Amino acid sequence: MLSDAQLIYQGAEARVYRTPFLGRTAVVKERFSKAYRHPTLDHKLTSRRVVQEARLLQRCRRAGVDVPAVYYVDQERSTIYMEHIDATTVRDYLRQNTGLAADEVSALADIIGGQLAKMHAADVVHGDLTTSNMMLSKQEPFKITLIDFGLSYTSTLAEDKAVDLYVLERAFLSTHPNSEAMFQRILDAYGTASGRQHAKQVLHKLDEVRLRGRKRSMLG
Ligand SMILES: Nc1ncnc2c1ncn2[C@@H]1O[C@H](COP(=O)(O)OP(=O)(O)OP(=O)(O)O)[C@@H](O)[C@H]1O
Repeated sequence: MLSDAQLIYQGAEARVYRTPFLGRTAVVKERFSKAYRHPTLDHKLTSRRVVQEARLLQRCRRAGVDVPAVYYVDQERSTIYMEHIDATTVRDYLRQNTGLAADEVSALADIIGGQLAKMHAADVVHGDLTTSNMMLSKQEPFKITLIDFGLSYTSTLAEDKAVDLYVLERAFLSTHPNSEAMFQRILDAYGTASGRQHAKQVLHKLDEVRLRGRKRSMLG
């Protein structure tokens, strides 16, 4: 790793550094090997995933979704260099500001719903939607940047997009108590921002996915 890189995150599958890069601050996300896999196979799978993540970031960006710009992909080292987003996570922001004014909550929900609608309209399914994977820049107006496309894929299916929203719903309600109204506002914004038949189908599917989830938890 570059000598003046600063480790900001160490996960089970990736390390994230902050580093100067061509006169800017960049984030370097490096995927590392899994010890149990054959080294050659592992390198192939890891570098394929890195390329996939970078492609999906670019696809989102082209569709007008706020995501970090990709600067450089080093396939050999399974590393992506991307724009550093200088912001707090939506998770921390909501946890630290429990008494937010209703209009601020609505504004945030509208932006989140709008971003998710754009992402799904581009047929990108995030795969790990949580409030930790949304960065909030508290400049006026608010800006939400979606990060961590490591589990993302493309799909045209309303079902896949509905599951994406369901994952967020579960994460949202368990991380942020009494956030039902905010989550509903996110869905409303998603529906209006998409403004397409497809968004209606996704929201309809979401009801089915919820029902399945409830049945599953009843059965234990
Ligand atoms: N572009 C960025 N700008 C600022 N911070 C970032 C950026 N990308 C990642 N981070 C920080 O690094 C952390 C981990 O990044 P990320 O979520 O992409 O990794 P991960 O969860 O290990 O990924 P994966 O789920 O793909 O294995 C984030 O929670 C965030 O704090």
